[in-house]
Amino acid sequence: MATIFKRARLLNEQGEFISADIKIDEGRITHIASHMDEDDHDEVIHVNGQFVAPGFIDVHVHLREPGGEHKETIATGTLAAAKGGFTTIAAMPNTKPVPDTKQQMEWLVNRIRETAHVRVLPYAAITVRQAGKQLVDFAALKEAGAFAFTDDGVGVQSARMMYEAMQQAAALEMPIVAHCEDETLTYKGCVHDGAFAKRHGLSGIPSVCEAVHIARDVLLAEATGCHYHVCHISTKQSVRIVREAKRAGIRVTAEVTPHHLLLCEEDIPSLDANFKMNPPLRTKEDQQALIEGLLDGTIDFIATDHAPHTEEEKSEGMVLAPFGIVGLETAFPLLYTHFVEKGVCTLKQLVDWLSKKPAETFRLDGGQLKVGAKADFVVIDLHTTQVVDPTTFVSKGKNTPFAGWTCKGWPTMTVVDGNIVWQKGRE
Ligand SMILES: NC(=O)N[C@@H](CC(=O)O)C(=O)O
Ligand SMILES: [Zn+2]
Ligand SMILES: [Zn+2]
Repeated sequence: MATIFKRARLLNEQGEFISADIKIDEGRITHIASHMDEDDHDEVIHVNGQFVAPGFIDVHVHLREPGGEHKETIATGTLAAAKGGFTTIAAMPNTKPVPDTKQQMEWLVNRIRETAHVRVLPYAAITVRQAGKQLVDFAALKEAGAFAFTDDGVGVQSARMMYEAMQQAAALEMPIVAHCEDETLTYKGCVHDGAFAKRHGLSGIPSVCEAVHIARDVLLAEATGCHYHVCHISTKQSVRIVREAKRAGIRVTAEVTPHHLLLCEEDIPSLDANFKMNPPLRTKEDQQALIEGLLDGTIDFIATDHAPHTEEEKSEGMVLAPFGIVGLETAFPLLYTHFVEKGVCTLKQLVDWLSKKPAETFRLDGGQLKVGAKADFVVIDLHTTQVVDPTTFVSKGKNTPFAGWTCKGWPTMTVVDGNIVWQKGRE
């Protein structure tokens, strides 16, 4: 049986709104036209002029399962993804245990199949237990279903380890995705080494802690031909290095988070650990450089780095609380309201950074709303205003610095493979 989504508003290639009906059958989009007559046996869903975008793709999500189920599970994290309009997410490997063997990856793939509400691409670790000492079996993990390799949560400290990881990944045509943090330069900091740290007598993480890893790694990527992807880029020096590396023809890509685009250290109101994440919120100048880098294509797309922690853990204060904030349920409304509505970027750019661009970067089948594509999309109400309220999150993590922000652009329905996986009012 086919389903017709009636009276959708879509963006065309030029970024203009068009009205269309969307027909889907057996999980694929089979027809898009300005008006479609329905057969008696078609199911009809009225979208009533709401915006319909390709399902969002987030390649940086912490689902915490196995081992951290008190913070999040594959079920709760993927429901949060669906509620945020994400139809594909990639799961970070800093779990207990780490997916660093074929057996562990097979367990994870199976657990995803049984419990996930959206598509989940599992990352494998680069090093055994993410301990940085011994490389994983890259071929076996690819074979078992790994999407790419990363030690996110920690940086790969040894240049030799990273060099050999890139050689192996390149031979398998797999990307290396990097959390860039030189542990000799963290100074046990909990925030950026800047004005906020100074004012509160806290030790700070300097910008070079990130940038020196990126500088090292683009040279290793050049030497090995590996596709090297930078996680959660946060400093202006990092943006400059990526820009120059791209100019030199090196296969480097980068992502930036909504929080690094929308906030800087000046916005931290108090010693509230909901403003503590790794990398930390940097300076206004860094924030501006990230926006410019995204606009000029140096930074390829947006990823949330959804990192749920419990309220108990987050109430331990700025020094002791774990790093990380949630992001799946607020990414689009925040960026729509504060970037699109304020003219920083267009709706087409924002949608591309959340769908087409990550798909292109990682050669995924998806990220576009067109005939023949998988029926993965999100229906969004661009007009109704709602305040960010963590108590309404379906994620177990309520740790957001955006509580109380007023936004438009809330998803109302998310479709994966032609199936409604989340719908407003039917939670
Ligand atoms: N970003 C964070 O602050 N925390 C992440 C780890 C990470 O992404 O490096 C986490 O797992 O909690
Ligand atoms: Zn990280
Ligand atoms: Zn992360």
